[in-house]
Amino acid sequence: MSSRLRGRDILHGQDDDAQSSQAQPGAALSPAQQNLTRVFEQNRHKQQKQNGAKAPEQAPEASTKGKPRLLLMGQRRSGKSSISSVVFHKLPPSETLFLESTARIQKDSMPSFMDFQVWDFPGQIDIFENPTFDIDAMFGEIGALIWVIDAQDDYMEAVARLNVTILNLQRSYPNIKIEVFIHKVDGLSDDYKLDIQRDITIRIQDELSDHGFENAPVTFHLTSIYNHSIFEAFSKVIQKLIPRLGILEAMLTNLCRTCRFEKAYLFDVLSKIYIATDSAPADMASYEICSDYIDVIIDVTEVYGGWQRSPRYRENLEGPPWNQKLEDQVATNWAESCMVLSDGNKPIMLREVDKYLALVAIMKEDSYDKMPLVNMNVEVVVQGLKDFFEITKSK
Ligand SMILES: Nc1nc2c(ncn2[C@@H]2O[C@H](COP(=O)(O)OP(=O)(O)OP(=O)(O)O)[C@@H](O)[C@H]2O)c(=O)[nH]1
Repeated sequence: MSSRLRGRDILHGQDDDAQSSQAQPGAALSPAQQNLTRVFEQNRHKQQKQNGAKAPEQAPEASTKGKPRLLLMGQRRSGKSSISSVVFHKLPPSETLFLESTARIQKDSMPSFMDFQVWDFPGQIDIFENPTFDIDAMFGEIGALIWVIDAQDDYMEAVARLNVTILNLQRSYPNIKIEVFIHKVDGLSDDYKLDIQRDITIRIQDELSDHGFENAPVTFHLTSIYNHSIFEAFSKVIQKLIPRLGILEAMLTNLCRTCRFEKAYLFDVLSKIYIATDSAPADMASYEICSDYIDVIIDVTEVYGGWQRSPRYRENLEGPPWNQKLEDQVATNWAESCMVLSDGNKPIMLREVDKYLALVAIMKEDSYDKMPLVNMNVEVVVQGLKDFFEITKSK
């Protein structure tokens, strides 16, 4: 996957890496940072203790250790490879028609804010029947199992296989999140979609409670690669893997209150999955516009992002009537990463956090007049977000 923001990465991202490798835990941390570190550590120890009995003896490979894993499973032709290609490789949905059937497990490492992996399983494989699979190595790391069901096909067999899988997992790995994507719902009426969802949910929950598992962590999503629902569903899945998500949400909620934003999202730029949002109810329309806006910025960046201004052109820009250095003429020092466009009367603002993340907010009409104040608040939150990921990273 090519990083479309790479031009900007080079401009703004290098320092982050250098800083992170030098950061000393506890050294020169603010009280808030120390507190977050302490709470995070406590939580991690607690989780380790809880998982202690179930944890596999065998240590996972060093290269994959600590990387959450998303396993895509389901029947043949249910749409697993299409989902992975559209969300993580930017394949246009219509081109998934030409994807070949997956013959072996496809493992993709996603360079992202949390470096997760996506494993795409061939539809015909039954991992519990096949003794060559090391189940411990597969499910030992934290992550989620995404089970894809084709809603346009007969789903009885898919549901039966899912039930067997959940029951097997519940016994050994009760903490693995199971996310059921009721997929290809494009073209189905709203009533029919809900009927299918209800039917599948009941079939799975009945089976689980028959076996004594009342509160298994199973969640259902209606998805399609032909609209934003697949990104929305992945956002929800990824959010469950983020430690201390509540802190991120609180930061964004506070930002919305102080800057009078209507909605703020923290996006993983490459996949356009949102990592967190403020506490106001999320609606598809606001997510769609923010996510489309990222595309606009990426396209503009591709054209102008890494563009070096010639000394003469720079002199013109900094000369009369402005008589100011270019950096001082813009709202922030990262002029190319912070732009404001007007949608109707609501400006949208994007601010790059680091090379993977961007903060996108829908502003209210009057908040545009207070741009310097808004920028100042955004700057503080961006710094807070960087600290958050610095502290919670690779622990
Ligand atoms: N209508 C519709 N078709 C979809 C959607 N997602 C995938 N498809 C189609 O479903 C077909 C099968 O998709 P694949 O991604 O190859 O399915 P798979 O689950 O990876 O199949 P195996 O590799 O055989 O296990 C393709 O023709 C896709 O275009 C969707 O959301 N809506």
